[in-house]
Amino acid sequence: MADIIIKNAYVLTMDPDKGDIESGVVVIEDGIITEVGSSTESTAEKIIDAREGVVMPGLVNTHCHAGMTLFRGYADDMPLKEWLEDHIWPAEAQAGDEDIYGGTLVACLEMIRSGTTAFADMYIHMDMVAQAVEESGMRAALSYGMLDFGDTEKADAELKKGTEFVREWNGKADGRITTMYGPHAPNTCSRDFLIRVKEQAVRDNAGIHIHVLETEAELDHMKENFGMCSIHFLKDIDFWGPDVLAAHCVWLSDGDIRILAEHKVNISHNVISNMKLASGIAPVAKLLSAGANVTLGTDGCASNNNLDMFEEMKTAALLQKVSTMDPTVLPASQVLEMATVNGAKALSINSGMLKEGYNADIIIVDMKQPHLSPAYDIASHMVYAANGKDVKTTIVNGKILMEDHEITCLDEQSILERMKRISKNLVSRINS
Ligand SMILES: N[C@@H](CCSC[C@H]1O[C@@H](n2cnc3c(=O)[nH]cnc32)[C@H](O)[C@@H]1O)C(=O)O
Ligand SMILES: [Zn+2]
Repeated sequence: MADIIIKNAYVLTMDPDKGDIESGVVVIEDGIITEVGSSTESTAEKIIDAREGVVMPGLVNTHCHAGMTLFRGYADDMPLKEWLEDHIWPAEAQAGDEDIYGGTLVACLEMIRSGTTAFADMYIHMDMVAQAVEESGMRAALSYGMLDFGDTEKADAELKKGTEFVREWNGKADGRITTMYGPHAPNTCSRDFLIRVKEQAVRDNAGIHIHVLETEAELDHMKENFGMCSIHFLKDIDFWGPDVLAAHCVWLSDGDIRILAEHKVNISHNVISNMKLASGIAPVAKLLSAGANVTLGTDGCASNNNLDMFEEMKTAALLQKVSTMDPTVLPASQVLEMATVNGAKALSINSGMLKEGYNADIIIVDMKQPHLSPAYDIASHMVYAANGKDVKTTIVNGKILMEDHEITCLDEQSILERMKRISKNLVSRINS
């Protein structure tokens, strides 16, 4: 007896061996997809009739600071350096466990509602982030964000905290939580610190999540201090590999692109954050044609300002077309891969496809709506017409977290009430 059968759906499998199934079924048992096809002999505890719906893999957000929902709209319309140093960092210094716990729960609600089933996070108070993820039912690759600014005492303290977190939480929440090392960026972490982090990550068989070349200022800083850009600098210390998830990668030369592709680095393209902070336009079309694993991320809510991965997909497709003056780059099918298959690969999770043996991380999109009619090409609609509000059901690890737009895993009202209270108190502490 299976747990759930989803039937009468248009099944967007993202599996090259199976393609799309006009009217199909997906069978789920013990958190795993056991059947994908046009019919099944199985029976199940629960049947979901997904008539007029698209069933597809949940979206994977490969770069986030989930707790930054606390700072949504807190500091807009300024460049990264001012934003981070004059507003965000002083504000974060006032944030406590309860603030980050509450902010992360709001982020989980927002992601579940908009079809994200897994995300990669790099933040602070990570025990609270992990606790919120455990309660939400979501899947996440979590890292404590570390920076030392060349201060060896801070380096030791940060690496200790990062290591404790990696070892404490990896595999928790029924395997939904994995952990990574999170050195903030090449211009905020010293060379020695980055070498130590890489050694520790190899020792723990853990991935590394890092910001790279988001701004031209970082490129200038690295050239002035090391006579080379971040990509060559990190290559020099044997940093690169398929265990690395590099967010942004905006200011790249063609040689940098080749290095990233050759070392099978996972890249998280954060198009809306890059546009909002006027950081630049990442050479995504070139990275993809060089064979790099390019994925999509939202960054935090203070530089987006939401976590809607459907918006991220559409914006990524459109910006590359206009910036290259080539409407054929980043076709819908490729952008969908970035947000599912590629994202799952970057986080080393067995999701991103509706395929037997894969995690049952699945969303159902309601197609019975004017802006999704008619439905000639489903992939096109998912990228160019749909948005996060069209997701009506979200399943992670075979558990229904939202059904027909009703959140079933968390008490949404109390989470939103808590956010009102903690954000008010936080801002008054910041301003006192
Ligand atoms: N342990 C560190 C905290 C690092 S967490 C990750 C950091 O990345 C910051 N962050 C958020 N968005 C961005 C971005 O777009 N670029 C660079 N840093 C960001 C975020 O505000 C947070 O301070 C410390 O002592 O400050
Ligand atoms: Zn970031």
